[in-house]
Amino acid sequence: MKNIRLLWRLMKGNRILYFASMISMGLATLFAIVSPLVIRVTIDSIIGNQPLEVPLWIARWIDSIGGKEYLYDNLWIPALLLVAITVANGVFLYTKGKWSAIAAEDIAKKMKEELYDHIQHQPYSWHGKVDTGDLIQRCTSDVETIRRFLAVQFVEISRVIFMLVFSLSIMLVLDVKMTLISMAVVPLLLIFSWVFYNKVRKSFQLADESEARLSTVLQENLAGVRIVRAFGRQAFEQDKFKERNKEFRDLVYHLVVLLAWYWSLSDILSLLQMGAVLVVGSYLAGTGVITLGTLVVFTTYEGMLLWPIRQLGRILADMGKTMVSLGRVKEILDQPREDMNGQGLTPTIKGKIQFNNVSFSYDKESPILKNISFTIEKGKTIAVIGPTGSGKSSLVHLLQGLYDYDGGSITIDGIELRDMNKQHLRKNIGIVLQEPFLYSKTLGENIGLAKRRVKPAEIYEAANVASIHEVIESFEHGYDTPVGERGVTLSGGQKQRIAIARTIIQKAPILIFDDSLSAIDTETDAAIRKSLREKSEKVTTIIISHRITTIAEADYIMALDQGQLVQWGTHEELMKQEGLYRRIWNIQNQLEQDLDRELQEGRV
Ligand SMILES: Nc1ncnc2c1ncn2[C@@H]1O[C@H](COP(=O)(O)OP(=O)(O)OP(=O)(O)O)[C@@H](O)[C@H]1O
Repeated sequence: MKNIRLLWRLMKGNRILYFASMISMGLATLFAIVSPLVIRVTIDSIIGNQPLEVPLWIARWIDSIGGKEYLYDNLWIPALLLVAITVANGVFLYTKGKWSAIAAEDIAKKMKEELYDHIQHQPYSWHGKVDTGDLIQRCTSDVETIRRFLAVQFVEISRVIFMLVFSLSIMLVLDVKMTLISMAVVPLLLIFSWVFYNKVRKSFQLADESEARLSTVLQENLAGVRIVRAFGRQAFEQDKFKERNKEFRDLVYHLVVLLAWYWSLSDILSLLQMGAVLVVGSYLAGTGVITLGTLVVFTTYEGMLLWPIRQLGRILADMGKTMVSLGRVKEILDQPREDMNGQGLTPTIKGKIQFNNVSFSYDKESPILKNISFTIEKGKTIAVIGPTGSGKSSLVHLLQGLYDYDGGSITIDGIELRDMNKQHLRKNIGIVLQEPFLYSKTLGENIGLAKRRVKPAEIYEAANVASIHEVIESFEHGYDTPVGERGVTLSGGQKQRIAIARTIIQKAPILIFDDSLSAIDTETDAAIRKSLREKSEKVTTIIISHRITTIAEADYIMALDQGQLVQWGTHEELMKQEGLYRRIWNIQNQLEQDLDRELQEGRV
């Protein structure tokens, strides 16, 4: 029922078109129903000698042109009438198809837009949980299933209803006994299709879920192709794909078998029904109980009726599939949105950050950050150091408002983070990730991404600060060089520098480098930080890094270990203390000295 409500809502703006389409369907059915009646009158009353059984206005018209005899001499008139009726039927079938298709396309478009918009506004934590393959399937195949249903089958249901109402009322007037015989299997066919519909719904859902699993395997494999190659996992991945593919094939096969059973059994039922009408009808016509024309009407109606009733099974099956798809779409639309544009403060951010006794866990069970407290004054640079898994990135996630903290308080310029508008917050925090994502656009477009109406000069300046300008200029098409499949393949360090340039353009008062200088050599790293300091003195900067030379230059250093802040101070202060920082410094220094010695001795 909730799915139907969703469908009704989605149909908004197209309901009139659908209504018009149904009226067309009704008119087309009416014309289809009328043509056997014209044949009946022609056989029984014009060629035969039965009295004319037509509405008064038609009888008057026939009289005015010269009566039955005139029509007998001019049989082309009823023939032309039949052609005209068929043309009218065709015209209305056309408008029905056209209007329902336009409406369905529009609904599908709106649905995709709504889904896309909703996905864009989901919290980061939701994206971490969902399966990308499944999500893509919901936005493509499920929407397509709904579109197909709306374009074709939705209006077909009205055809069955119109057909039943029109033909039944005429048949009952013509002969009650024959009507009962003609309708004998109809309830059976309806029950049969209903049972089938329920059975098939589950199978369709299983097949859909299996298809989603298949696309996930494919998607993961393509996204992680380097890992697959590097670890020689091709055979394993192939087996996994084969297994999922087989599972999908088996489920579809099961569906096909079910469908084949349905169609053959309903074929048998329908043919038995047609046979019964022919046998009984011929006997009754032979004994003069019904006229030849009436027999023609019954056999034609039977053919017309059984087809849509059997189609009803198909429509119901598709309706089952559509309901499943609607449910899957609804699951996404029902997810509460992250309130990006809603309430929340939008202060001018200067950049003083305070953590006060902050604790956080992803699952509300195992704590990832424990009682973290520190203050970063506006414009200062702090470096975060700590073993892998110590919670460095999680700290940044909290600052960006991607997750909510469990306890304590985080403030920026004294304002609680929770009370701030998330979109505003993220606009004011520029972040560069370790593995930045570059779009399939040109290098220039990738850099200018974060700002509307960005000037080329700004792009060049940002690229200069990020020490990537010369590299870009060395490409044949410079800033117009596309990235990706048909463009350049950049090194990890070059990608990081493009991402740094992209973040600089944002001119945010807070900058975060989440291990994003890792693939850049020490000298370029130092050059970038130097120009950053010159360009953006007042920017509060947080640098997560494993490189001790980068960290040492920060105003303050924070050492995290197992979610706890274990050290805080300047390089000089921390070097005087026994602890994590000095240990890491010593190890990295020792390594560098060894390397220098080996270089001097010419061993490297
Ligand atoms: N989305 C998530 N859901 C659940 N747990 C997570 C999630 N992200 C990280 N974790 C867990 O939180 C802990 C801290 O991870 P985090 O990424 O913050 O560490 P890190 O110090 O940045 O590590 P690294 O230096 O390796 O990047 C880890 O134990 C990790 O397994």
